[in-house]
This record gives sequence, structure tokens and C-alpha cells, in this order.
Amino acid sequence: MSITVRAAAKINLHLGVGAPRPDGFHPLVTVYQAVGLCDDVTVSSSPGWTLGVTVPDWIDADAVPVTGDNIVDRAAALLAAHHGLPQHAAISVEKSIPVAGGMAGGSADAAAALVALDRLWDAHTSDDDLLALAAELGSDVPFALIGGTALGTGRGELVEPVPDTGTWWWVVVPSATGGLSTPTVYCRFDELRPDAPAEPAGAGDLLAAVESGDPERLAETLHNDLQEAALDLRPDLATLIDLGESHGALRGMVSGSGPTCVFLARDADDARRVAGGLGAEGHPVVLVANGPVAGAHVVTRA
Ligand SMILES: C[C@](O)(CO)[C@H](O)COP(=O)(O)OP(=O)(O)OC[C@H]1O[C@@H](n2ccc(N)nc2=O)[C@H](O)[C@@H]1O
Ligand SMILES: Nc1ncnc2c1ncn2[C@@H]1O[C@H](COP(=O)(O)OP(=O)(O)OP(=O)(O)O)[C@@H](O)[C@H]1O
Repeated sequence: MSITVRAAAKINLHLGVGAPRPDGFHPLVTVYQAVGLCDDVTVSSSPGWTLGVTVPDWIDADAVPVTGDNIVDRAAALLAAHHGLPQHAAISVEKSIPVAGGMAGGSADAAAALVALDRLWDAHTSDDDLLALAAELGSDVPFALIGGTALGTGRGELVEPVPDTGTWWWVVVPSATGGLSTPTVYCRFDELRPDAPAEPAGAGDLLAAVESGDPERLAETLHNDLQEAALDLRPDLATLIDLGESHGALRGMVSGSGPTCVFLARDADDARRVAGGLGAEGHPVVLVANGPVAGAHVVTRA
């Protein structure tokens, strides 16, 4: 048997970050949106354990570990231990989400692997247990399971869907010069914001904008507390954001911890125009994606 599960990249429409907790994690109030830029994880029956990764030419294959350190290995080990099962399958991960890009690509793969292996092993894991296992794997992984548009609290792992009947158009520009480490960006946030409040900035205005369906209103309320830290580490991103806005984007920002930058467009045509403009300026990879899209879900079963 072979099962393919697809999981999407995320954008943080709102990312409010508070002062670090005693456990080192930062309290968040975030609004996630899953966008149509997806990784596919395929699992097949096998007596042993193998993992392969394929990438498009614009992703550096060496940036994705394949020898035991992949988050997919950790997801499989955790699910197997939860059920007292042996960890056996042949897995292939087809990546399209930027690596170390602030779009939660590894988290998407972990969520997809949990869903795929649950089906392959006939494990019937409850939704609550899947969410708990996801939270052990990483703060962004529970959202990758549910997708759509959702409020994230705690360290980001407590997720709750929010009403969103809009179709939002995004231009996505992965960095051509490598990724950023999430812990490094949080550390720089701590250095730049020693006075960060215990309670992160709330998302009321952003949630009202999402509900309105109005892209101009959403553009005004997009908010990322990690942007200052990401721009401090990668000053070139500020130039990119200005360029995207000069080509007609309603608003550009750093995605999560970066360095991918995302640009909100008025509609699909505008998104294509902004993408064309950035491509003509010499950015080698410029993608268009819309959201919200579904969380990790089975696409083929044979
Ligand atoms: C930047 C975001 O993508 C926004 O959604 C997430 O907060 C990052 O989520 P993630 O990559 O799933 O993060 P995890 O794997 O849970 O944690 C990686 C590291 O990021 C930092 N981290 C992460 C989440 C959080 N709320 N506070 C943190 O300080 C910690 O240094 C942690 O050791
Ligand atoms: N399946 C995977 N895909 C990508 N990176 C992985 C994977 N498994 C492990 N990694 C490691 O995890 C690191 C972070 O990768 P990822 O693409 O998830 O970053 P990110 O999108 O910035 O994460 P986030 O937005 O959740 O902070 C990579 O640098 C890589 O070493």
C-alpha cells in the first residue's frame, strides 16, 4: 500500500511575541494561514525504514537532512512509540516549501508524516492525540494538521480555527541566499526587545480584517514582531519588501522568522503582476499562492 499526504506552508498574518517564558519559549498570539505551496509525503509498506527527499532545482538539497535528523524520522518514532508499534515504512518527501524559510516546511512534513503513517499502520490515532504528538514535534506542527486560518496561542501550539471566507492572494519570494535559523531570530528579538511585554500583542484588528474579506484592510493590519529581528540579520530583505510594494503589492512582510518575504495582492491578476515585476527585477524564484487551504490531507491511496 502507498499513501500520499499533502501539507501546506504557513504565513503568520499576525505574529505577536512576548518576553521569553521560564522554559525559553516565547508566548505567542499568532494568526496562521495555510497557503497553496505544499510538500507531499508518500509512505509505502516496507519491512525496514527508509527516507528519501526530492527538491526542485531552487531548493538546496543539502539543506534537508536525510540521515536520521529529518523531522519526519522524529514524527515516525513518536507515533510508533505512542502505539507500541515498530517504525517501518519507505517514505519519500517531495519538497516545494522553502527550507529554513519561515514557512514551516519541516512542520508541514511532520504533520503529513503523522497522518500518512497513521493510515499506513492502521493506528486510528484520535485527533486530540495527533494534535498532542504534533505539539511535541514543534510549535508550528499542530497548525499544519488543521490548516485554514487559525489563532495560535501558548508557544503557537494551541490552535483554534477562525472564520475566513476570503480568498487571499500572496506573492512568495524565497531567499536566494540561504535560510535563517528560527532560534537565532528569536535570540535577536530578545536582544532588540529587552522590554517585550509578558503578554504578546493581540490580534483583534487582524481578525476583524480577515472576517471583512477586504484585502486593503488586511494589508493595514498584517503584523510580525519578528520582522525587525529578521531584517537586522538580513538587511537585504527590507529592499525586497520596498521593491514588492513599489510593484503594486498592498503590503510586503517577512514570513514568520524569515527570510522568505510574502506580499499581499488585491486579487489573482494583481498577484501575477507583482510576481512578474519582481521576476523582471532579477529575483530568480517568485511564486504565487492563495490561502486559506486545507491542513494535512490524503491525496492518493493505492
Ligand atoms: C516563528 C514561528 O514559525 C511562528 O509561527 C514559530 O514560532 C516557530 O515554530 P517552530 O519552528 O515549530 O519552533 P520549535 O521547533 O517549536 O522551536 C524551535 C526554537 O524556536 C524558538 N521558539 C519557538 C517557538 C516559540 N514560541 N518560541 C521560541 O522561542 C526556541 O528557540 C525553540 O528552541
Ligand atoms: N523535512 C524537513 N524539511 C526541511 N527542513 C528540515 C526537515 N527536517 C529537518 N529539517 C531541518 O529543520 C530546519 C528548519 O527547517 P524548516 O524548513 O522547517 O524551517 P522554517 O520553515 O523556518 O520553520 P518555521 O517556520 O516553523 O520556524 C532546516 O534547516 C533543516 O535542517
